[in-house]
Amino acid sequence: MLHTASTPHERRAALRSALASGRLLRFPGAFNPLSARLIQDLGYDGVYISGAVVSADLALPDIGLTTLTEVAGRGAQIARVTDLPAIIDADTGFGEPLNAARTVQVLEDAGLAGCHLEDQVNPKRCGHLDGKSVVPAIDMVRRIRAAVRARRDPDFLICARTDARAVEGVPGVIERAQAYVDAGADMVFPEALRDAQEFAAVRATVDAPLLANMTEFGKSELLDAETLESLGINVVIYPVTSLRLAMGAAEEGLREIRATGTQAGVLERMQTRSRLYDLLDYPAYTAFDGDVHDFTA
Ligand SMILES: C[C@](O)(C(=O)O)[C@H](CC(=O)O)C(=O)O
Ligand SMILES: [Mg+2]
Repeated sequence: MLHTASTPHERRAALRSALASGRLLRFPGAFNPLSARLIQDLGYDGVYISGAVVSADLALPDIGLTTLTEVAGRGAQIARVTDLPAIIDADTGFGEPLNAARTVQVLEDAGLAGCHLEDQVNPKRCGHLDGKSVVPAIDMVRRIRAAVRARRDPDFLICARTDARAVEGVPGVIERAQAYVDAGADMVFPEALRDAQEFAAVRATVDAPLLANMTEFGKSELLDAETLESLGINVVIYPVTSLRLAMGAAEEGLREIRATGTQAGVLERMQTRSRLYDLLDYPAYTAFDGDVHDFTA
């Protein structure tokens, strides 16, 4: 009720040991705190907080318009309602290496388990858009070093994302990934690889946990969990999936209500009041004070 049972440090330590297990950890994107509760209830390993979703939620494109304050604010709202570790998208770190250092501390304070920083130029853009540019590898190495030095909890996970696939091909991804691991990154996120062969090539040469981004309608083939695990991938994110599902269902239902003048035909597809109350943990509030909150269906 009201808060998590675990501390941020405990969630970070749990993520570290889960990563060491070698099994594939599944992190769907949570588009708000309530959806994070759903992800936890369904037995996933963690929640991902997507920059694309934070932007889309504000009806903005994912082109580096959101601020650290907005991103960290959403991260804090989500991290305080789930006992799953939450990994957040910190884009380019919001500026120079010193900004990346501050970003890491703000995200630690927000209760997150880790973040990823990417090697795109500022302003960044969605990794599945065309026309991306990356900074020289040495600039990203400085970004990572600053981030690693800034963290106060050694278990806060710093993941280096490289967007080099579109610019320098797989060899560029591999070279950069190795440099970022040497700079202290705990995990590597090779963005927008095309297929399983490309993931295998990166896996064979990079000595760190790997994150795969299975975002829909993008440049990567959608590989299933079994395939990703057999490739030796450690974390898979489904960053925008729950938002796409929710928005798809909302649009369909709202169209039908607009056309028919009633919700009668869409009730079956809705989350019920009791399922919502269950996720919100109404029973715990009722137990705390039955006079204030009670509900019988
Ligand atoms: C992972 C990502 O950075 C995100 O913000 O969720 C996006 C996802 C997407 O746009 O589908 C990305 O750049 O891949
Ligand atoms: Mg992003």
